[in-house]
Amino acid sequence: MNEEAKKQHVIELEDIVWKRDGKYILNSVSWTVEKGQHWAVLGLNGSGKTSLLKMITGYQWPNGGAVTVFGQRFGQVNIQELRKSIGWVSTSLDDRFQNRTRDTALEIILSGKNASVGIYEEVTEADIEKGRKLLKQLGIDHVGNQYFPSLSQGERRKAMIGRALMASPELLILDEPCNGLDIYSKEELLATIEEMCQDPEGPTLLYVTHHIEEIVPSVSHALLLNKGEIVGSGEKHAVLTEPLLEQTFHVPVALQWEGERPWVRITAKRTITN
Ligand SMILES: Nc1ncnc2c1ncn2[C@@H]1O[C@H](COP(=O)(O)OP(=O)(O)OP(=O)(O)O)[C@@H](O)[C@H]1O
Repeated sequence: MNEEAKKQHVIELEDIVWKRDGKYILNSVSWTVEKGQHWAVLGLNGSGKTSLLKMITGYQWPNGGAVTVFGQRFGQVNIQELRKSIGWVSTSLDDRFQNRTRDTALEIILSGKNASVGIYEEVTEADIEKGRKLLKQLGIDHVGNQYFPSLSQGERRKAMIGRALMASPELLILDEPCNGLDIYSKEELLATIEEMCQDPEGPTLLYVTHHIEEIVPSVSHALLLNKGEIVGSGEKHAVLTEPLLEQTFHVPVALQWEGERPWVRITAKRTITN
């Protein structure tokens, strides 16, 4: 593959191995994410999803293999700089912001400007305009002036996504964003995510979830992990199949597509061992 083609890759993992205490946490993981694709990452608890995300963001180094993000190979790149182009939204981060009792939703979003957890320094008129646009885009402009801890879980989650988008990331990782949301708030958030994915200027999305029905139509690809190994990787219709989902989740499932969204139900109380 020539260098120009490689640059089109948002992520390229080549034969990643990560071992801890004699146990493979990631084993022979090769994965390519290209510009224009949006991915769902699925796997049971402990299957290696977070470990994989840590490799991509440089918080963890593999024992073997190569990590290349935005065409830049780790080991030859300033990771701190590169991280500014990656937004990572997870519920554990929400909690870290719970004590920001004097920051409004808008201020929390603005604090994402420099893609750091620290407090923002300079905020320009253009930043405020962008922050307000994000509030609107995320459907939370009515709570823009409300203090962050007083927001509902759904509003908080959207504000945190807004915060990540404030830095205009090239890659956005949403780690179980619908956790703890009721059915209405969940669908509302998914609609916002779908809209974001349709924006050609928007970031490449990695959507980590345990719930297959959260995979919105614009998510084009899926990665299935089982015990640190890839069970399936590629276009979602080829990967989200009953046999591969059974290998991933160790339960027999029936899969149905409805309006480009996959739904699964468990078909029997039988555990599939793998
Ligand atoms: N630093 C570490 N040292 C030892 N073991 C680790 C370390 N980090 C992760 N693990 C182990 O690696 C496995 C994969 O963990 P990981 O957090 O990547 O899973 P996950 O798919 O994100 O799970 P969940 O869905 O529960 O968040 C687990 O068994 C975990 O205990």
